[in-house]
Amino acid sequence: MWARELAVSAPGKVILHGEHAVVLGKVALAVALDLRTFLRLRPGAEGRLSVSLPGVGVLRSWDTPGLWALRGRICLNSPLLASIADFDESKSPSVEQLDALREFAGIAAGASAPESLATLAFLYMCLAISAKYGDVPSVDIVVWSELPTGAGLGSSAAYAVCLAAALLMVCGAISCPLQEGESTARWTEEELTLINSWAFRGERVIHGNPSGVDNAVGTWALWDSLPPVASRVPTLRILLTNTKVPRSTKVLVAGVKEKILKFPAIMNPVLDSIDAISQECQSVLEAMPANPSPEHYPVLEEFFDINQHHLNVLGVGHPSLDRLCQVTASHSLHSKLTGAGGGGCGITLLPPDTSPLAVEAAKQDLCACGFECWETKIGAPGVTLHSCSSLSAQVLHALTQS
Ligand SMILES: Nc1ncnc2c1ncn2[C@@H]1O[C@H](COP(=O)(O)OP(=O)(O)OP(=O)(O)O)[C@@H](O)[C@H]1O
Ligand SMILES: C[C@@](O)(CCO)CC(=O)[O-]
Ligand SMILES: [Mg+2]
Repeated sequence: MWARELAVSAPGKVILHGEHAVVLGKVALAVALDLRTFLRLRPGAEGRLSVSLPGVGVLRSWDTPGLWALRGRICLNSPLLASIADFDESKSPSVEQLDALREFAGIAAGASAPESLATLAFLYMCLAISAKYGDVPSVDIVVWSELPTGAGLGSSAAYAVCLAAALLMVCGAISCPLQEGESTARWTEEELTLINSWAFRGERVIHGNPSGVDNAVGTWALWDSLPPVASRVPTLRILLTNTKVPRSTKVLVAGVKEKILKFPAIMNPVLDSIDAISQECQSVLEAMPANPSPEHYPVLEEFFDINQHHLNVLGVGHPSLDRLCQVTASHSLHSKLTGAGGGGCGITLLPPDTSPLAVEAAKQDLCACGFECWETKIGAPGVTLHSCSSLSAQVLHALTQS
């Protein structure tokens, strides 16, 4: 039985360099964004598990005996499916497991709509975590996000990190670190490692073949291979633009893989060059003083331009992103896509000597294209547990209306 009402949040991310290449083991520069996904957890009706995902239009509720019976059937009927009980965090969700869950939830085979993937990831994590750590108690879960869904800012990972933390906590696999009277708390390093590994499995349901960079940023706030950079990155000013062109990370990652298999001699050098950009960019950021002056920026701007061309070569560009780059170039600003590309978001570097008028004019031109843009603060805490009373009125309202 779960008796408390609490909230969990996790940040989205911005990738400066290394998207797609990181799936193939190259370096990525990624940092947390001050836009978050929030999950509210509260005791539910006895014997029921409910989930509301207003961002993707999901409102579902299941009898827990039915869910545990499904878990038993999956485990007993097929040796292929036995691994859901004999659980190991490093294993992928199997095709058979996902098919059984789809059938149970009434999701058509091959359905890749946001609501189908979000429901599938929820059911998968719920059953797999409960198989390993004990039944998920009767709770109502609501997940709402400040992040645009499917726009390159790590919304899938923030969702998976919140689910992993909440489900592991209600099953007793990790502690509930928030003492009465406290507003926020974080888990221990060991618990964060467990949250991250389960979030990665959730990402696999949504993405197919994720690198793990997005869920690591959602958990720890930095991509842990690059701790020195994160302390410097907050000094960069970035304009974030959402082209609002929908796309799927899963499809784009699969497309890049296909291209590399088709033209390895042509594509592998491109990936090596992206890797070199990430590493050179890291060196430049490390060499910058705490308050960088304008002369440090031209090289960062060139890296944006070169990488944007490379990402086009990988096949993850889009006319809307070309437009974004052209519009900002007309204001002498440099941009690249961020995340999986194919639409979604782009980032524009704002050197310290950029006049507020130029930023305002660029924003107006971008909005005139139908895009949405805002200046971002890069750098935010990783997965966090909150008392509901400490949430802002806007977040609380969004979580209680659902
Ligand atoms: N707030 C949310 N509630 C429920 N599901 C969500 C939410 N946000 C994202 N998702 C799930 O994540 C999917 C989008 O993931 P996808 O990886 O394609 O985009 P992204 O994570 O926003 O971008 P990127 O991976 O490039 O950073 C949606 O289809 C949905 O299944
Ligand atoms: C495109 C990609 O590199 C970043 C998506 O945010 C995919 C991944 O790392 O899993
Ligand atoms: Mg994603």
